[in-house]
Amino acid sequence: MDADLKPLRAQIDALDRQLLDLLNQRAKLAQQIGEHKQRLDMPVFRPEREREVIAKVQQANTGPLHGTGIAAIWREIMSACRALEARQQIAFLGPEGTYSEQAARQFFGSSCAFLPCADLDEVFRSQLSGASAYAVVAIENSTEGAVARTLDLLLAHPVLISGEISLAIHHNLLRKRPGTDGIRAVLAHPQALAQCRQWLDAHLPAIERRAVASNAEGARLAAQDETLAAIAGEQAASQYLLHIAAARIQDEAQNRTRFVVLGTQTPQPTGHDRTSLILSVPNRAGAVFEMLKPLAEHGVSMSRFESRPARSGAWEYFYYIDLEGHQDDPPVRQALDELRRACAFFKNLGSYPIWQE
Ligand SMILES: C=C(O[C@@H]1C=C(C(=O)O)C=C[C@H]1O)C(=O)O
Repeated sequence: MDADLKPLRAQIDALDRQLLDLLNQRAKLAQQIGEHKQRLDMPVFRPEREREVIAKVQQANTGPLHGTGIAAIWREIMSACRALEARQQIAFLGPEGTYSEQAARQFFGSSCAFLPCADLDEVFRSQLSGASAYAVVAIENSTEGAVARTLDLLLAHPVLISGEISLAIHHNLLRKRPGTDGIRAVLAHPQALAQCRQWLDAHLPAIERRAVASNAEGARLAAQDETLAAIAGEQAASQYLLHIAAARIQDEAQNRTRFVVLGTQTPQPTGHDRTSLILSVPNRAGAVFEMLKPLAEHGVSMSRFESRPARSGAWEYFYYIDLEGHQDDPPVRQALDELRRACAFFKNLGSYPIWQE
C-alpha cells in the first residue's frame, strides 16, 4: 500500500532537496569557470575533463547504482552546467529520430540545441561555417564497415575530430500497423538495409527494398502510407508514432556504429586516447609496409586501417588510420613526425578521448 511507502518517499524528497542545493552549487562553480574561459577565449566544452569527471565518480561509486547509470547521470549534469557557460548547437544527419541524433544527445547531453541536416555534406558545412559548434557523423559500422561519404568529407575539409562515441544499434521493422501483411516496400538507409539483409531475405524475400537518405526519413514516409515499412531505431518509432512490427532484426546481435565528433579543438591527453590520420604513399612495391614502419618502431598500436580510392586512376589510395595514444604522447609524436616526412600526403585529424560507456 502507498501509505507504507510514505516515510521512504519523505526521505527521498529530503534527499532531492539536498541534491538540488548541491547541483546548484556545482553549477555556480561551472559558471565561474565559464567566465574565466570567456576572458581567455578558451573552449567551453572540454571532453577530456568530462571523461575525467565520469571516471572519478565511477571509481568512487560503491553502488547500488551501476557505473553506466552513473555515467549517464553525470553526462546530463555536465551538459546542464555547460549550457550555463554557452548553449551550443550540434549538427547531425536528420531528420529527427536518427541514430546520429541519438549519438549526439548521448555524447553532449540534452542541454544543447540540436540541428538536423539534410545530408552529410550539410552536416559538415554547418560545423565548418561555425553555425554549429560541433557535428556528429557516423564513420563505421561493425557489420557493414566504413561510411564512405564521411571518409571523403574528412579528407576534403579542414576538420578536426574532438571526440567519438560508439552505440549499440538495434534495428526494428516499423510501420503504421502491427504485423507484416500488406507491406509493399521496406525503406531505410542503404547501410541499414545491408545490416538486415538476412532477416529481410528470410521474412520479406519478395518485397522491394528502397534506399532513402536516412532511416528516420524512411520512418517519416512509413507514417504516411501503411504499405511502407521502415527500418529504424526505437526513437524513430516514438517520433513518428509507428508500431514495432518486428524487433531487433539486424543480422549481427552485436551490431555497433562508431560516430566521430567534429570540432575545432584537440582535447588534452587523458591516457585513453585515439589519434586519426589520413595518409597516402606512391603506388610502388613496399610503400605501404614502409608507411607503417614508424608505428611498429615506436610501439604505437593501430586500431583501424581503412582505404579509399584516391580517384587518380592509378590505383592509388588514401589510408585512414587510427592509432592508440595522443599526439602529445612521445612515442606517437615521434611516429607522426616520421610519417609526416615519409608520406606523399599526411593529414592529422587530431587526438581525442576513447569513448567509455
Ligand atoms: C566546468 C567546466 O566546463 C564544462 C563542464 C564540465 C562540468 O560540468 O564538469 C566539465 C568540462 C567542460 O565541458 C570545466 O571546464 O571544468
